[in-house]
Amino acid sequence: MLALRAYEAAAKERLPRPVWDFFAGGSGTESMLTAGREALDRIRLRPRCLVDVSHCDPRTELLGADLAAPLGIAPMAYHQLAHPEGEVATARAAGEAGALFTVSMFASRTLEDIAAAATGPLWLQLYWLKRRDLLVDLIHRADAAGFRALVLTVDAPRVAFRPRDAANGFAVPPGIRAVNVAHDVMAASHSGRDGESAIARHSKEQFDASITWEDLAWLREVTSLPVVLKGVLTGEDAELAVKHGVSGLVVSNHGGRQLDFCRSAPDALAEIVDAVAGRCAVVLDGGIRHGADIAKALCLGADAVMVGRPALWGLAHSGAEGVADVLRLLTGEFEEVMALMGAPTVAGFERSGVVLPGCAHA
Ligand SMILES: Cc1cc2nc3c(=O)[nH]c(=O)nc-3n(C[C@H](O)[C@H](O)[C@H](O)COP(=O)(O)O)c2cc1C
Ligand SMILES: CC(C)CC(=O)C(=O)O
Repeated sequence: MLALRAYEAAAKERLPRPVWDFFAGGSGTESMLTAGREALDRIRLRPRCLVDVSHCDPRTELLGADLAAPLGIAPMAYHQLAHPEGEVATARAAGEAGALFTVSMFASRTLEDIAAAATGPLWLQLYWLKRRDLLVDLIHRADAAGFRALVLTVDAPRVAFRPRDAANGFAVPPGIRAVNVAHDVMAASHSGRDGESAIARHSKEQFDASITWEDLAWLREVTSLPVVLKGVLTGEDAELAVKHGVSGLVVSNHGGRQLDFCRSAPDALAEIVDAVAGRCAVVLDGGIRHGADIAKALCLGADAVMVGRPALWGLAHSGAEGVADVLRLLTGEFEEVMALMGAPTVAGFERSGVVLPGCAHA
């Protein structure tokens, strides 16, 4: 396997069609599946020459955690859809590769089993459930298991309409469950009404769509773990996030699965970095498929990136080994871009390292 796209093709071949569609699909017209990728492709690198790149060091630190490269795995539900070992295999692979792993609250393995397999940093992602007692329980378990931060996803007051899942009547197959949340608030393993996946229906029933900035104070009261907001796409919200004491932001459009016809995450990144002005960490996700994408994100001011689907492709192909290889490929490509860009350290990536579409020198 020489590039991520080989894992994509292999995963597509292996996975049952409805599972592939759940992984690959987007919301609405699916316009955002390509938009993020196109935005990254439009950004071009501006290399500097005659810099000593005899030793390039991709290591970095993110919210106190040492990483082998500015790279992590984005939260994704139900890894057992890709491989029987599920998130335990992903955690092992992330640890091996020195990458961050953000575990979805809808993980299919317990937080404790995942933590036992992990040798690298773990963050826990949360949707704000109406049942706050369940959130508190999860947060305390995560803290006890050694998770280092909470990631509150703020772009999904409900799961958006996703045509592929609706057409397939998608439901998580029996035997795979969101084992960290109580039975009565799990997505049913049957799709119910026509035209709505079990996951979309579940979110409308269980997610609290009424929360506002004021509710973050409650979250900060129940935990001392750093809070990261995922799905922020404007400078205004980045400013509010900092004012409300968050430790980090994930600039993301949820892999094209939430608001259709939205600005893409790479297009929003510079505005958010400027608004934050170093007051909290900034991570980019969506469409990261090559080491050069990591370099572009760093030039625009991100501290790190996360990959979503590529981790599931590796997992579907060959479990932990496949995920570790996906992470190794990306890190290897990034290290080469460092050398060819004349940026031997992560701190060496600056705004002047990219040409943005529409700029005078483009
Ligand atoms: C199958 C799948 C499940 C996902 N589940 C979650 C989730 O549980 N929580 C969340 O915040 N984001 C979830 N996401 C969004 C990812 O965290 C991430 O934003 C997105 O996948 C990044 O884009 P990429 O897949 O192009 O790398 C999911 C994405 C996919 C593809
Ligand atoms: C189970 C879903 C709520 C997970 C999700 O966020 C997604 O599918 O994008």
